[in-house]
Amino acid sequence: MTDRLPHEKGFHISWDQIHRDSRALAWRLDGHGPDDGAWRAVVAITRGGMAPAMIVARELDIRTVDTISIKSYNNQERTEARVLKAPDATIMGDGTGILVVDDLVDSGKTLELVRKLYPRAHFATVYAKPQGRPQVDTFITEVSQDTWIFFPWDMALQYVEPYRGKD
Ligand SMILES: O=P(O)(O)OC[C@H]1O[C@H](OP(=O)(O)OP(=O)(O)O)[C@H](O)[C@@H]1O
Ligand code: HPA
Ligand SMILES: [Mg+2]
Repeated sequence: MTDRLPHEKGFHISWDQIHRDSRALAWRLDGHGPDDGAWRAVVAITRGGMAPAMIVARELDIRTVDTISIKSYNNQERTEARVLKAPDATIMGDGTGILVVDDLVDSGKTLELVRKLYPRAHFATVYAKPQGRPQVDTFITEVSQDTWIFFPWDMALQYVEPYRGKD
């Protein structure tokens, strides 16, 4: 399987790690909304943005949460990004005071598409690769472009052979 990976490096994130990093993202965003510093709503980019968005909404006590469904990848292969489901138009407006959350920005194509729809929203991701950085307003950890990030929802605990194996 690993010989099929298009990237040299893998960055494996545990549930604990994404919880900590998403909390750090929330704390960084706290009080930085427009006007009084408050955010009107959190919008998760599905599916990867849903867990971080839930944690951000919980930390910042934001009860209005919606989703925008975008599909950009088939496994590790990038395809044309398209909107499968839009969020509530009355919540969104032009995006002012809306916190759009995703797990990561890679090429930036997903955020570019959402930005076109809601130019005044604030775009936050937990992880960022250099190519996508211009599309994200706030993020926590940067990884190199040739790193593939593995999220806990895509992994399972597995037995591994001891370093000193049978032969
Ligand atoms: O910056 P980009 O190159 O556009 O890539 C980043 C996007 O790709 C992944 O989503 P994906 O489309 O794989 O869907 P998923 O969240 O449902 O897994 C990831 O969760 C981001 O949303
Ligand atoms: O590095 C990545 N990991 C998981 N999903 C992704 N979608 C785009 N890039 C990535
Ligand atoms: Mg996604």
